[in-house]
Amino acid sequence: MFSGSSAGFNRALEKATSQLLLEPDWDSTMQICDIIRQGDVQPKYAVVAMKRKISAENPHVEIYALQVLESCVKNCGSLIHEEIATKEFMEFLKDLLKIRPDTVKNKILELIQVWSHAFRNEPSYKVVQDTYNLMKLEGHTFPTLKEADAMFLAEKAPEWKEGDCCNRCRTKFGMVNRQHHCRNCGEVFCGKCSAKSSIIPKFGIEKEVRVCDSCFDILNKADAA
Ligand SMILES: O=P(O)(O)O[C@@H]1[C@H](O)[C@H](OP(=O)(O)O)[C@@H](O)[C@H](O)[C@H]1O
Repeated sequence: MFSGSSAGFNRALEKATSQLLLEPDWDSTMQICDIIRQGDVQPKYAVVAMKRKISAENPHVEIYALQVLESCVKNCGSLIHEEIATKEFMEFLKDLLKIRPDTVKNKILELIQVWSHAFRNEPSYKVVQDTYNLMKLEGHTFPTLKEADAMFLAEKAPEWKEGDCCNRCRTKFGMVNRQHHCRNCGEVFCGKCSAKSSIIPKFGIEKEVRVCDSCFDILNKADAA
């Protein structure tokens, strides 16, 4: 059931973590987030594949893989949170800290710190905060929280809602009238009511993604004024 889409996921992950990249491949990164959110690939499968890249023994590949994981945590909600907020995953990252170069170490410390703050009110993800506190006691020095991450701590991408008709014009979905999701509000829309796209800086989405008409107006009201 996931075979076709896991091929798409694997292709996008290869592109987003290529050692030839000179900067993040946001298109492939956002494609990975979409594939996960649409349920086209199991979150567990996705995280195992990202773990392989994070421990690829090539610092460039590892940094890009950590950035892909960072985007998935920001944009795929509990699907991914449940996979990384575990003792096993935290131990995986801590073990990497011991053997990886500073660039990779600093990215890992940055992520554990951001996630610890982001999950501060989520009891089921307490292991992240416990790991962060333990590492501070062990003497790890964490980087200062980046502005963008501080924004992320306030705003998390909404879970995608389900529905049998467009949230805006109420037309029913079917073989012809396909459903789509707005990446800003997470609601479900027909193609006509979600034909526009926009970046969503508060979710760390730096490339244009599908949004509904009303979210487009909200996100771009400064330009519209
Ligand atoms: O076209 P379909 O086979 O119905 O698949 C839909 C597309 O993948 C939509 O992606 P999009 O929002 O990027 O269009 C997604 O939002 C829907 O949940 C899926 O049902």
